[in-house]
Amino acid sequence: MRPKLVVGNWKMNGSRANNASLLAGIVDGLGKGKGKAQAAVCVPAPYLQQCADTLAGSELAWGAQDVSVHASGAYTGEVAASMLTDFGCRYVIVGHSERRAYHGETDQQVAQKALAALNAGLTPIVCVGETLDQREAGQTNVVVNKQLSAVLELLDGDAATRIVVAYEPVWAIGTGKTATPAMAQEVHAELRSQLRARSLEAGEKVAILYGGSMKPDNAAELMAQADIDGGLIGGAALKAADFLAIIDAAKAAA
Ligand SMILES: O=C[C@H](O)COP(=O)(O)O
Repeated sequence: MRPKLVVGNWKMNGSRANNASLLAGIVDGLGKGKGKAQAAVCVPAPYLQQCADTLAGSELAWGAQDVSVHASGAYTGEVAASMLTDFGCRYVIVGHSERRAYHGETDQQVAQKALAALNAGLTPIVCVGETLDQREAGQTNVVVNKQLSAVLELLDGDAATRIVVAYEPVWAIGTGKTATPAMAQEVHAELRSQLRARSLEAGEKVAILYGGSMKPDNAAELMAQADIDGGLIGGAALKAADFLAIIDAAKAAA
C-alpha cells in the first residue's frame, strides 16, 4: 500500500506574518489525531528560508512550485534545483497547468524540469490534466498520457519510480467544480497503467495525487479510490483547519 501524501500548493499567496501562523497551525495539528499521512507545502521561493527555519525537524516537508531546466548560469529570474535543495526542499511542482497556460511550458520543458529536480535529489510533482474542451472532445486520456510520456521518456533506469504525479483537471482548479471520485479514479487508473507499462516498480511505487477543488468535504471520498494516493491542494491549503482536515481524510483512507 502506498503512503498517502497531501501537498499544499500556496501558489502566489502569503506574507511572512501569515505564513508564520499558517505553518504553526499545520505543524501543531499534524501531531494530533490517529493514522499516518505525509504532508508538505510548496511555497513561493522567497519563503523557502522561512520554511527551513520553522519546519526543520517537524513532520511537514516543504518544496517549491517551479524549477529551472538549467543547473546554473545566465538565466535571470530562474531558480536552480540545487538552490532548492540548499533550502531543504524535498519537493518541487513541475508542469502545473498555470505554468503551462501562462508561461507556455511545453511537455518537453516539463520533462526537463522533472529531470533537473531528480538530478538534484528532489522529488518532482509532475502535474498533468486536460482542459474542459479536451474532456468534452473525449481526449482526456490522450492528453494526460502524452504529458506523462514526455517525462517518462526522459528518465533513465529507476528514476521513474522517484516521481510523484498529480492529476489536475484544468476545469476543476479553483472553480469549485471537482471531478467526481469515479471520474478521477478512471484517469488515475489510466496513469497507473502507463506507469506500470514503464516498470512494475513504477506502477507500484509512484503516488498519484488528485488536485482541483479538493476540500474537507470531498477529500475522503476522493482518497478512498484505489489509485488516488493523496491530494495537491490549492485554496484549501491556505487555512490550517481545512488543510488539516484533508490530511485527516488521507490518514483515514491510508
Ligand atoms: O495545485 C493545486 C491545484 O491547482 C488545485 O487548486 P484548488 O485546490 O484551488 O482548486
